[in-house]
Amino acid sequence: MLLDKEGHNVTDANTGEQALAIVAEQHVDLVMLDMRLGRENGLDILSRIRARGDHPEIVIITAHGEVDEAVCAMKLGAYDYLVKPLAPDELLIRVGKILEKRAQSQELMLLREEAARRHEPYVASQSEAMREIIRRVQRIARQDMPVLITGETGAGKEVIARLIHSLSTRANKRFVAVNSCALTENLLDSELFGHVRGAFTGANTSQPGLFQEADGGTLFLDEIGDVTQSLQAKLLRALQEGEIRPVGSTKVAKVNVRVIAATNRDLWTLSETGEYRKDLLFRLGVIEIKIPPLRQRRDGIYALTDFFLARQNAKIGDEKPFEITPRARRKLYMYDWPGNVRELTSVLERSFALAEGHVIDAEDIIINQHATDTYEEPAHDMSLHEVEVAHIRRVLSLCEGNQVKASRLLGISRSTLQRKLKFLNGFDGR
Ligand SMILES: Nc1ncnc2c1ncn2[C@@H]1O[C@H](COP(=O)(O)OP(=O)(O)OP(=O)(O)O)[C@@H](O)[C@H]1O
Repeated sequence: MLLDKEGHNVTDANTGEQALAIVAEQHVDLVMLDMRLGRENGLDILSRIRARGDHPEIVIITAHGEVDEAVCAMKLGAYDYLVKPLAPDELLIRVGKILEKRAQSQELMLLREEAARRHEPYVASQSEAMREIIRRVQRIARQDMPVLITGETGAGKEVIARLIHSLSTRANKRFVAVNSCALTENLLDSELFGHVRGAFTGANTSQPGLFQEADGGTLFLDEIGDVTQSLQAKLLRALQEGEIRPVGSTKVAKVNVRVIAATNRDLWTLSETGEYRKDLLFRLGVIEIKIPPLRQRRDGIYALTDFFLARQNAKIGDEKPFEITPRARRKLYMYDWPGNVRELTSVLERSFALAEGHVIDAEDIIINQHATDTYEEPAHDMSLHEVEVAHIRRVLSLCEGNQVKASRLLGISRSTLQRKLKFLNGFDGR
């Protein structure tokens, strides 16, 4: 009644199911969620509301002495909590603040729609660190200068580079991405700057490079820390003079390209030891954006989980949507994610693929923590049979011994897996 009197449009729900139906049908900015809803658990309702792509903010209403539960709810993505009995003034002030903040985030929503319109990835930004990065991106996107994005592998450097491009004045021109360490020096040289006919064996025709392809637009150079000194010199020239020289050519060509470079190495330290050209670094790093690893912005783990969950649910259409239990979320939250967002996506994708129902619980979250360090290089060339044995063992241990999951991952039926296991146990006595 109080909120109604203040001019808010209030709808009430007596059960969690009712609340979910309202959130599904109407535009809701804020849910005030009581932790005790008859037999239903407020935390479950919270997770289910948060699983929606465009979910409302959630404030938990909790009884005195249940603050622990409220804190848990905050970890699951609730915005705030209020302890009963509610003081009218406090309620109004807090609700006012939340709605104000939500209005500000409309700006971010616009950004997201903008990205969708251009078929760019939406950047899930609910961690404070990511929000700050997006605010910076908004400020610098239209300044036509190079940008250096640093951060660990999988942290989202390319996502940010694409966002900068889509908000820049070059948005309707091309965004060309190149991974510098995937190519040898010579190939990278001709890939970037092009080559003329006869420049090297096999160069039967002249070929423009990626700088020319990106003319008018943005060139994203990933792993820029790994390029050789001679390429560094060429890059410097391209940045400084807007000029490139195709391999084998005596002439230079003008290009108008904004370079966004990314690295997971500390180029400033490398430049101290002379491994990296300082002048190039000064050019590239006028605007530097540092993306912290996921473990240093843990609040983002929930936001990204919700984002990928909503994306998965959108993909499956009318089927029963996936849910992720609070236990599973805690497991995701506790892990350190050395492979950052990329690792989180693949762990979630694996869980969606292997879960037996539509509810993902902690056991369905298989984190491949030891995969790399338990892999042993075989001492000899293995026979096909030995490869199969080793692979089945690996997948089984990845699935913590669960044969149903392992058989799905292996793409065979459970009975085939069991038959193979029988044979395999006989084969080496284990
Ligand atoms: N904020 C985010 N919102 C949505 N998806 C993200 C976000 N950050 C990263 N991703 C996803 O995580 C994966 C890795 O991101 P990206 O390729 O941008 O990382 P990177 O830092 O460029 O990695 P590398 O250094 O290995 O090239 C991609 O699938 C990307 O879509």
